[in-house]
Amino acid sequence: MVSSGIDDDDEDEDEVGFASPRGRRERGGRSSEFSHRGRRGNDRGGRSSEFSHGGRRGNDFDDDAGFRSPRGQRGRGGRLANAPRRGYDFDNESGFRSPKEQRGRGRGYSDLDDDEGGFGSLRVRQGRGGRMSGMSRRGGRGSDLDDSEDDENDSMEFGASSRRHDRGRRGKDVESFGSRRGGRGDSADFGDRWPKGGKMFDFGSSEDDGELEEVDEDDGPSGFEDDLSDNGSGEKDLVKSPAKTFAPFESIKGESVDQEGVGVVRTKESGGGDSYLSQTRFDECSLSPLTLKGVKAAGYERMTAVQEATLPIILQGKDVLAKAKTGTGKTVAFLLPAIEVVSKLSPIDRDQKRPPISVVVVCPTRELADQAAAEANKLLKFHPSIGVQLVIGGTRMALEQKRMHTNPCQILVATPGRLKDHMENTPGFATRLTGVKVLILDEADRLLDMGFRTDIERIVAALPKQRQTLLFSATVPDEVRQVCHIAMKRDIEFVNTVQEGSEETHSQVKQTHIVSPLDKQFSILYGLLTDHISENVDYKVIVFCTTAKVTGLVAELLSELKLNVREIHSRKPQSYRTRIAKEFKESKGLILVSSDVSARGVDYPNVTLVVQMGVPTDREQYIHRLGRTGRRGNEGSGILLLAPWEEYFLRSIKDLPITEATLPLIDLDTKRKVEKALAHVEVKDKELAYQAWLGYYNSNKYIGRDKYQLVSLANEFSRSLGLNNPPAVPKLVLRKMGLNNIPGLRSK
Ligand SMILES: Nc1ncnc2c1ncn2[C@@H]1O[C@H](COP(=O)(O)OP(=O)(O)OP(=O)(O)O)[C@@H](O)[C@H]1O
Repeated sequence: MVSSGIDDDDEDEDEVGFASPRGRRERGGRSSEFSHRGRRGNDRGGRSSEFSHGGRRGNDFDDDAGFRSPRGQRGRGGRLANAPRRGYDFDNESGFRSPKEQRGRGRGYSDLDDDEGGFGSLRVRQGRGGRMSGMSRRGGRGSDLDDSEDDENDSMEFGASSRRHDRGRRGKDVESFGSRRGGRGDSADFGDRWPKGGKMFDFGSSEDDGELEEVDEDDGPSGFEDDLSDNGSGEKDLVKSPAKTFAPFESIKGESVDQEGVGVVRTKESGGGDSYLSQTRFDECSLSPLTLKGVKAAGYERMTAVQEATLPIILQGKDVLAKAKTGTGKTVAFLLPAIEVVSKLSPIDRDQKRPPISVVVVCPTRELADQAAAEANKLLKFHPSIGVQLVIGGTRMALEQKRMHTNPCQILVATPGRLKDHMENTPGFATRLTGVKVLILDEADRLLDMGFRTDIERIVAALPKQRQTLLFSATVPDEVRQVCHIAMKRDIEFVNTVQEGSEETHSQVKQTHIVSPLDKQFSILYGLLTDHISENVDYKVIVFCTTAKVTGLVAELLSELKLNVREIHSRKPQSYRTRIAKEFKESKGLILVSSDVSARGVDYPNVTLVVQMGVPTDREQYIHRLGRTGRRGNEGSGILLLAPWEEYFLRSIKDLPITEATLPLIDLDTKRKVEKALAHVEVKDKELAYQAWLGYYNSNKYIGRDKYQLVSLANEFSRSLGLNNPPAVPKLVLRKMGLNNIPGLRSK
């Protein structure tokens, strides 16, 4: 039984107007030229699209300043972002720290797990086909970031920063304006609330959710260093195949451990594609009959690669760090063995009215937590005495407390902030946590990122040391491996089902990027969408934007253009978000304009196209956003729309099969329509989007380092919105952004 815990107690929904009567959509006559790297030339009646690989690159930011690590950025923002809360000093001019330094810091955090000495070996397994692959060393790519959820505060928002946290509410860390991810440096997230006066300024980090204490996905600038340091040395290695599909994978404990003590295992080249399901059936493994019945009822017969690779190891009780591509069934992979643990507990533990909580699943966003709880519920169909409870921000705590009190709750699915809140404020809750046998961190790299790390450390500290810990994600940067000991034993199994030599994205998802000046981007977006709609009756598109306010603006614009649009971001009340997520899940013929609240984990079936407008916070975020399409082996496409000065980002994804398209031609009719629609967008929304935009790029280490240039680009953005003058920004906000006295900005 699952309690969703999502109530309708949120504030009013300020939905951006959908479907205004204005802005009739007229097609025809538009001629755009897209030639997909020569791969595909569209020639659809009346409209011809041709994409070609342009080679043009004008990266203003690609200078010798090099690629700093996100931490470096944070450092810059040090004044703005208040890192002390995490005990980190990110103010490092050089930005990029050596792994050693990082490790050093990481160790500082390891005290939660101090019963295990040193960095034990990291066993690495290759999931699929038994090849054990190590991590492809992508060196210090910045971790990816999240946002903090929190929309319950209708504060001023200056850019979406999804990583806000509500410290003020509990009277701690009130002064914290730092982004939760101290380390990332990209998004200057100034916290959720002002220490005084209760206003919350969101300075434009990418996401937006600022909910009380939790944080969702959000963005930060890309962390390139890694890619650069990922020299593709192509270290290959000895990986042994499992004897039989379901046999435990051989590990190579201790092999190829790097000087930092973190296992670095190299893999042999292997072919292999992207097949979604393995040959192994669930009934071939040692799941209990009731769990198997649940699996069958859920419609699952054969295992996916990650399920096949991890299940036997997890059932042995080992700590596992698992990496598998997006949409390949990681949720079931960690839930099934967790359910087995609960079902094997003695009846006294299992059946008493308020048994201890045995499994805690932590997810970075509310939507994801909701989804994981729903999946658990499905799988528990034939385990009536095992209950799942969901605790997430944006809902009434009292209701959650009541549900946990009156209903079985052996499995708890939570977002970090709300979980912490219950630990601190729900009587008896901490005691119930002492029964935890399994801790699961979904989107583990996100949760171990600086934005969430303190919360995770506190949560881990409240759990018994004798437990099993499972970390899952589609992306596992080296940094995460280096800090995974925060939550895990030193001796863990790393299961990597992303084959060495294959990309972290799905081969059946076609990826292109378009580089265009800002003043053309709305027209290009409109053209891309109308093209896609005309080609796909059952289209289902997600357009990712950099911040919540920009998301709102784009949704409003597309609605004016008479497209069928919904929007979702952290500035929306949870009840609204839940409703929109459900609608999008079930619908066809719909465009979801989203901040990074939808970037990770959310399983919207049959998404046909993902558009990313503006630079993602980092490589991981790009991969996760793209992963909303091409799930379960389906096909899909992804388009990244960048301004010329954002092209630097392409270097961080240069190993992915993304091709460049030339700038599509925009016909006069489209241009006029978009201009007309823009004229109907509320000026207030444009002003807020401008501020958010400024905040987001200000905290981007590449773009934000030259404030004069930043202001000039922001004003370009303002013009692209049809504004004659850049909007005035509150003085306090400018000061917090470190932008006071920069010529070209107007203050109020
Ligand atoms: N064995 C299976 N057979 C068929 N479908 C499955 C199986 N396991 C999971 N699925 C389905 O695959 C879809 C994707 O699963 P899930 O959302 O867990 O992917 P994921 O790997 O966690 O993705 P992401 O990295 O984006 O979080 C879901 O709709 C789920 O129901």
